[in-house]
Amino acid sequence: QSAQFLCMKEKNPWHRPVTIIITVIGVIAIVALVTVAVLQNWPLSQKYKYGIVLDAGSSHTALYIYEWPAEKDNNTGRVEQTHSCTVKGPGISSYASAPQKAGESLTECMQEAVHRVPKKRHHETPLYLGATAGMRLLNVQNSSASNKVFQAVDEALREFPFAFQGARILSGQEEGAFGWVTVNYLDDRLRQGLETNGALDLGGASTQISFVSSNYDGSESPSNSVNFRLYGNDYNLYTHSFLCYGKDQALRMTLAQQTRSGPTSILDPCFHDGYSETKEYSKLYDSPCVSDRKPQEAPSTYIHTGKGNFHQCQEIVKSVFNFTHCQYSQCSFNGIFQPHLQGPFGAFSAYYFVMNFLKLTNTSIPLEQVKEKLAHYCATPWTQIQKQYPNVKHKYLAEYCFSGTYILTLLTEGYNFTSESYPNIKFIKEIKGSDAGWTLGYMLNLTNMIPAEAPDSPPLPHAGYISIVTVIAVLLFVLFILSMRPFWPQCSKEPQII
Ligand SMILES: O=c1[nH]cnc2c1ncn2[C@@H]1O[C@H](COP(=O)(O)OP(=O)(O)O)[C@@H](O)[C@H]1O
Ligand SMILES: [Ca+2]
Repeated sequence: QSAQFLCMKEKNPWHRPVTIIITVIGVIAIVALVTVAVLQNWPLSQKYKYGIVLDAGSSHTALYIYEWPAEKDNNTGRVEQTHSCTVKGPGISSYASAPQKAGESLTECMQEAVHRVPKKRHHETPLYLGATAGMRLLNVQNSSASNKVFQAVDEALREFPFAFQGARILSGQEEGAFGWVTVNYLDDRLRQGLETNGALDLGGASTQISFVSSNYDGSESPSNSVNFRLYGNDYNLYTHSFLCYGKDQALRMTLAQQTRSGPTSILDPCFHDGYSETKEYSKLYDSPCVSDRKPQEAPSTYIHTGKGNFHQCQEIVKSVFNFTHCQYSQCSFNGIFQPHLQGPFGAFSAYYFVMNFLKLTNTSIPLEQVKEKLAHYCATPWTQIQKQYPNVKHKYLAEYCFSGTYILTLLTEGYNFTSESYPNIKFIKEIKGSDAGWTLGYMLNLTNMIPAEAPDSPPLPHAGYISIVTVIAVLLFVLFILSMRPFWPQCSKEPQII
């Protein structure tokens, strides 16, 4: 005789056709529910849109390609820089005497853009060119030449398959304000309504300062005020662009200062000891920033020699700022109103290039120590500097002592940063992979990509929505299994003797 489980002899209720059909339908329903939940938004977010901005600066032109998820362009979608290209040669304002070449210079980077942007998106991809202080100066100096440059650039850009939206000069106000928008957009400060960062942009021909100050409502010096309503928050921005105070034009001004009497040589404390180069008067004074100071009588050239002295250099740099008159409650320089500095600042473009080269981007180093380090660098003989940096472009290398001195002087004497507020500055090149600069803010504005009001967002984020649907589906399944309990096999614990 053998012991057996009686129930093993009964027919398994799971094998009843009704149960099988109900189970299969239940499982299919659950799988379908979860699949629909997952796929609801997914396929759309995989597609991207593109925008291209050309930054026609005074020293060079750069092309930026931006990308964002196709169905989110009006609210929360993040716009990111996916590619940048530096145009070979000088800025477009340097082609005043051969405008055609300004257009031609852009083709290489434009062809790169044609390959980078998916072909089916070409026709809907907006393309902008914004020119800054180099073209502002050319426009002052010779407006017909600047028009010809724009015409040539226009014609060249129309040849490409993108939706060309035109080439124009940005006002200094726009340049400053869009730089501020870029920095705060990339830091995700606007959408979240967080306190904003100020923006400091140093170019070759102009420099911009933009920040929100709680004691500035735009009533004092309204020309420095820009109002934005972004994601439901109002911003009253102070911004100013100083034409001629980019580092290349500022250098010209210090050289003009030193060649007032038309000498055959100058001993410049902003250049290294041992540096010596013959330069032309006509080239030095060929800019509206200095043209009115050209000496009456001067030889055609002067010998530019260095003596590497930071403190003397700083004195010369200070002399290009005018602190004598201010018709407002307070001024930065040249009689320009500036409210009290407030909040953290991001300093980019040439601020970053120069301070990064000098290894001075760490602003937690006390300002006094930064000055000492720079003084030591300036005092290093030119032969030693050249040996130490054989691969650095000659023009940049020769000018870093001046550029560093100019930056510290502009920040402290010009904008009134102190040893206490200096650590509020961060020298940055990019934020989360996108370059800091006016281009992104410019495109976001022209494509209406930052809404004035906070977008209505679904109550749950996508991931939360999927999780909840999945949990409910699993619960339903468990409930279903439990509800089948009457049909479960009933076994008696005790083996029965048959
Ligand atoms: O690697 C570098 N080292 C030093 N300076 C640089 C470097 N790259 C760019 N720059 C400088 O940054 C500045 C960029 O100015 P930009 O061409 O944007 O003029 P803009 O904004 O006044 O129109 C120029 O003075 C240029 O020489
Ligand atoms: Ca610039």
